[in-house]
Amino acid sequence: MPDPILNLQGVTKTFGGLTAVKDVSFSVARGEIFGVAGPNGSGKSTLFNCMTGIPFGPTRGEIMFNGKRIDGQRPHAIFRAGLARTFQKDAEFPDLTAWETVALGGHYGAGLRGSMSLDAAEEALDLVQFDTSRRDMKTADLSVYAKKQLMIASALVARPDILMLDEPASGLTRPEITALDELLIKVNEAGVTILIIEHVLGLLLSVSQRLLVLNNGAVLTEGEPQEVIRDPRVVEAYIGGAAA
Ligand SMILES: Nc1ncnc2c1ncn2[C@@H]1O[C@H](COP(=O)(O)OP(=O)(O)OP(=O)(O)O)[C@@H](O)[C@H]1O
Repeated sequence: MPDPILNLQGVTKTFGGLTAVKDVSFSVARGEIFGVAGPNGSGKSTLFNCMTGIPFGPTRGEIMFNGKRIDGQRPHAIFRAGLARTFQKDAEFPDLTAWETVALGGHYGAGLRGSMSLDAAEEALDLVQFDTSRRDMKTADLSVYAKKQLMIASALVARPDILMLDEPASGLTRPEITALDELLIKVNEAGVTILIIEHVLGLLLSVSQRLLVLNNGAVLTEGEPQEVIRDPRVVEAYIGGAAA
């Protein structure tokens, strides 16, 4: 792949005697939506952790982002370089308004000061189509879907080149998943490369242009999503995982 935005070579993460991510290598093209699948415990979140440095980098391997090596860099440096992520659990500040939550991310996370942080917050909330009449509501009073929008906006406030989403559809209803699908396409069309971990296969297959499947920490296969998902080894990994 010429000029990938992200390139991983031999990324490995061990916890004592457990190898959670094993010698993982892949590239992500600028502007694509790249899906990451795999059964529970296959290493997906650990892989995201290694890339963002939150809370740790890889034990071994090399991660190149925008042509620069980022493994071993501090999480805030990686974030400010343009690689932002969301987490499985919504990190909300219940007493802050939606607007304040995103502006705070701009101030502390992205290092934006004064009106720059406010402008970036507005831009991020607009990009996730966050209802303008709810921007002054306290985070605790927002719907599950609005909290998801807020989580994505808080990552987008740094105007990242790559947005990494860890199971964004969890807890959403079917119509909300459809709305999220449309939202991700809009964010991508605005020029943001997306990496997405998702157990809701309908969403993952709908948005991803390529799909990587992990099993027991290693890459099982990678390619065109509809082909990958029919691969007997992928079916077996999921059935084996479900049976375990
Ligand atoms: N901080 C940690 N310390 C020890 N083991 C860990 C740590 N984080 C993850 N693991 C282990 O690494 C393996 C991979 O976990 P990980 O959470 O990355 O899987 P996953 O594919 O994201 O799973 P899920 O789909 O359930 O979120 C698991 O065996 C897990 O218990």
